[in-house]
Amino acid sequence: SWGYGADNGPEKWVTNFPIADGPRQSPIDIVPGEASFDGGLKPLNLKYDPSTCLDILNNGHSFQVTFADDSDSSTLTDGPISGIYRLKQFHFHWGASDDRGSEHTVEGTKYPAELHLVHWNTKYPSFGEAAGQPDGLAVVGVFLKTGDDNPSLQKILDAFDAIKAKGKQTSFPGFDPATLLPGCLDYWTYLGSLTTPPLLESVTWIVCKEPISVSCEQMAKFRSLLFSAEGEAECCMVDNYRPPQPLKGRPVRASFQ
Ligand SMILES: O=C(Nc1cc(S(=O)(=O)[N+](=O)[O-])cc([N+](=O)[O-])c1O)Nc1c(F)c(F)c(F)c(F)c1F
Ligand SMILES: [Zn+2]
Repeated sequence: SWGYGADNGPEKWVTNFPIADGPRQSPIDIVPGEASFDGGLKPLNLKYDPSTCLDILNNGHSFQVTFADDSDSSTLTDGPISGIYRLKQFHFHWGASDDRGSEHTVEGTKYPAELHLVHWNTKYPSFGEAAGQPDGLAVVGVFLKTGDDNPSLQKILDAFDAIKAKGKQTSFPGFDPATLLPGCLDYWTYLGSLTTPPLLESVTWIVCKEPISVSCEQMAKFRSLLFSAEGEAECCMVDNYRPPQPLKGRPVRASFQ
């Protein structure tokens, strides 16, 4: 199935997922000078309840931390969206070295990693339903920049020994994803898609301007995970990012001047 290798990577996805060449694909290269400030954009309102944090899973293309989404305990409201979106999971994309790894880029600048907090619109009955709707999902993207050690990230990395191989999962209670957010929540926003198959064009992207820090040693820990399952030839989980896609005339708005 799909992956990030030469034979099954982003250049090949269009074969099984023709929407890969669609009109609102993600990620994109963000050019701040071409983004238009929109004074009507509200500040992001992220309210997360750590008690909704359930487990951490190696899903074979990243690792994800999954949340109970049967109530409005962990939500995204305001910002560019209307209504209430519930947090479903967060995951990361990263590179084999610090010079690449993010999916969105800023005037061509690649960061070593990018965090995605995936939320779904509660006007639909479930995540799966929402994922098929043009206003179904809202993903908050946060860049990671090498620098100081990140204590909040370290809690996640300390769980990695239990999820090294594809399909491994372990309980991960009480984590507060708000501790992964930058101090300033200025953002760019545009209409796009999932960046992994099924590449559904259902995402309102909200990309924070300010990165969070990660140390080089912590980046090395990301690269200790495996794409492969136990018993298979070991394949390091690195470069699990899709490159920027054509903007095709879409507006990119900024919440800041
Ligand atoms: O749940 C999904 N989560 C997800 C999204 C992205 S993403 O990079 O595309 N993203 O949106 O941030 C990356 C990862 N990841 O772990 O790397 C993910 O696990 N994707 C997804 C799916 F798998 C389906 F089979 C499906 F039917 C559907 F509607 C979906 F939306
Ligand atoms: Zn993602």
